[in-house]
Amino acid sequence: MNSQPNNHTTESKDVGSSSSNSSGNNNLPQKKILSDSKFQHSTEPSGALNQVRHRFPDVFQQKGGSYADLPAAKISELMKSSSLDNAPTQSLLSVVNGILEESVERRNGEIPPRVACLLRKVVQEIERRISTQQGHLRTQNNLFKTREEKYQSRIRVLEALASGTNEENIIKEEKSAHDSKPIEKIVIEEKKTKDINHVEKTKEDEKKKEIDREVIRLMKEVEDKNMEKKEIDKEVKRLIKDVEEKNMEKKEIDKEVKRLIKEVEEKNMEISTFKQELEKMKKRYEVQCTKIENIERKDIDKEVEGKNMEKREVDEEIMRLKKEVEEKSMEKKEIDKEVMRLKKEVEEKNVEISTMKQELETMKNRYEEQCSKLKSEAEDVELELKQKSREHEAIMEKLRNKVRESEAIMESKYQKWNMKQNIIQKAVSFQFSSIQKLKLSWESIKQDVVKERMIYKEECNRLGVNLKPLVHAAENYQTVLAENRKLFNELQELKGNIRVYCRIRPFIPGQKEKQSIVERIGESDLVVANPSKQGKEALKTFKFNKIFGPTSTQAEVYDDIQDFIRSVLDGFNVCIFAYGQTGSGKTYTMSGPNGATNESLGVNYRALNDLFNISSSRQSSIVYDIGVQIIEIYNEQVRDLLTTDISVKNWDIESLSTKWFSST
Ligand SMILES: Nc1ncnc2c1ncn2[C@@H]1O[C@H](COP(=O)(O)OP(=O)(O)OP(=O)(O)O)[C@@H](O)[C@H]1O
Repeated sequence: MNSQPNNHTTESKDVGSSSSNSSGNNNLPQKKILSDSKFQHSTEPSGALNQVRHRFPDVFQQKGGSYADLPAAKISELMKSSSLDNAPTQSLLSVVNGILEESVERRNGEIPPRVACLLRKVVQEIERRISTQQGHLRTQNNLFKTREEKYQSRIRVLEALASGTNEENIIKEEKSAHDSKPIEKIVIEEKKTKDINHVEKTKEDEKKKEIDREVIRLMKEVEDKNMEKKEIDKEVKRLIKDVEEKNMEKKEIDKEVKRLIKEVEEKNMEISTFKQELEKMKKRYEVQCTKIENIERKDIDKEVEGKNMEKREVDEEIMRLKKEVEEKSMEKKEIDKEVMRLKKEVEEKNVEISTMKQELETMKNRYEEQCSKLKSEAEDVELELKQKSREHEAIMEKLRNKVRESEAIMESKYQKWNMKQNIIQKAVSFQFSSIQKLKLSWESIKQDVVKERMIYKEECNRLGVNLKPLVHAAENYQTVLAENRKLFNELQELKGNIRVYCRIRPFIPGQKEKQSIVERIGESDLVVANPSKQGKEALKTFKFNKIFGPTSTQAEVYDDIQDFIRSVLDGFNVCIFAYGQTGSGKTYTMSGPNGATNESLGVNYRALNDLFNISSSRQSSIVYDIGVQIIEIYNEQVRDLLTTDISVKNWDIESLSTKWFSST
């Protein structure tokens, strides 16, 4: 029993390998078709295959539906040939079904070894097909993945195309940004842009068509995939139906086994009742025997004969009954034996059924797992395909929108260009007319200019005539000026080369008001009272060129000095200095107070202003060099406040007078 299935396993492997070889060396699509045909109960089998497929039902019918009666040679021939490999799965399942039914119903669970080998072979073939199907599903899954990658690469290409259209649009927009160009250039550029736009439009149309074609192809592929998926679903449903049928059969077998057990129990009950009846008859017979012994002898003699007759009859009856009992006991033993055998068989069958149940259960589980896996994979693939198609549609929609947008932009640009062209044409015509006008006005201006030039010439001639006395006068101007200067300075000398002015400052705000010693302020004399002396000596009169009272302004003081500044520029030496005790107002008069305004500026600033003003007014005739020197005289020490040379910083009074007067 053990060696046979092993041999058959080897054979089945050979058959499996030969089938895979016959299905075309690693040619995937051919393999797929062959394996599919096995599971799909092919409706159009080809010649040899068709013959092989019909062998199973033929064998079954020839032997009146009994696999057990098949000759060993035929079974081994079946197993050796490639008929198992080429038979449809439904036939293989029906063979398994038939063998199981036969063993349960007709042979009481007994399966002949040959049929068992056939059964194992068929089951192995079914298992092999399931594993092949699993492999195919994996290959299909890989195919789906490769296709998905292909789709993704196509999507990327489409996206690149879409982004390309965007960039082109951007470039077009950039191009359209150059508006301020000469008119001719603009017209040429416009033509060029139109041509480029036309070419780009045709390119875009081609791209659009290509994308449409691509989308249609992708849709077709998706439809094909859906069809394939539907076929797989059908196959899965069919397999589920098969499994359900097998389950039903198994349930029926269980029912049959239960019925057989019930029958055996009924037989046992019958045997026990028969035993009880036999016991009762034995007891009755013993009672009769005792009765016969107790009857009187008289009656015995009389009745002996009758009784003997009866006894003989009874003996005969007993013998018969004994015989019957023996027969019954023999029968019982046989029944017992039969019951034992049946029990044993039932147990064996139960074990077999339980193993088969387990096998079926595992097969069912595996099958269900595969089914669920296939379902989930198919659902995933469907979802992915749906997702892809949605994405494709979205991308297409986007592309369409972009194309529409770019068309709208192009249209608006075209309209703008047209408007600009019109405006430019109008501007050009307007400029032409204005140029014409300008030409005319230029002609008239030209004539005017010629006229003006003539007039100007005449004027120039007239001016030349008029200028002659003026030139003569200008020639005498310098002599007149020199005479004037001389007269002015002579006047100054007459006024006095050395002039002494007196200025009386007012009381400083916040200073305690005291009695002034100035008794009287005149034009040029001043009376000062000396309270410590009496009489004539109490009042003393001082004379000056002019006296400025406490209410006098800076401008009034400078007004008397201003003429000396003009003398400086005429080449005379002038010295202005202030003299007085501390706090008498020297700095105020010469420079002005801190933060001085135009009104409160002192003599120095005003003199410098005049120097520069007069020199600039005379610059056409005289060039002046103006220098500044600031010195400090303190304790008969003279210090140059502007020089950085330490060696010449300190002078004595003598060197000061030499330097001062030599430089001036
Ligand atoms: N004419 C004036 N009107 C109003 N204020 C004056 C006038 N003269 C002098 N002062 C004020 O008197 C004060 C003393 O004047 P200033 O400093 O000019 O005296 P000074 O003779 O230069 O003194 P020092 O010899 O100490 O330098 C100052 O506050 C100055 O503003």
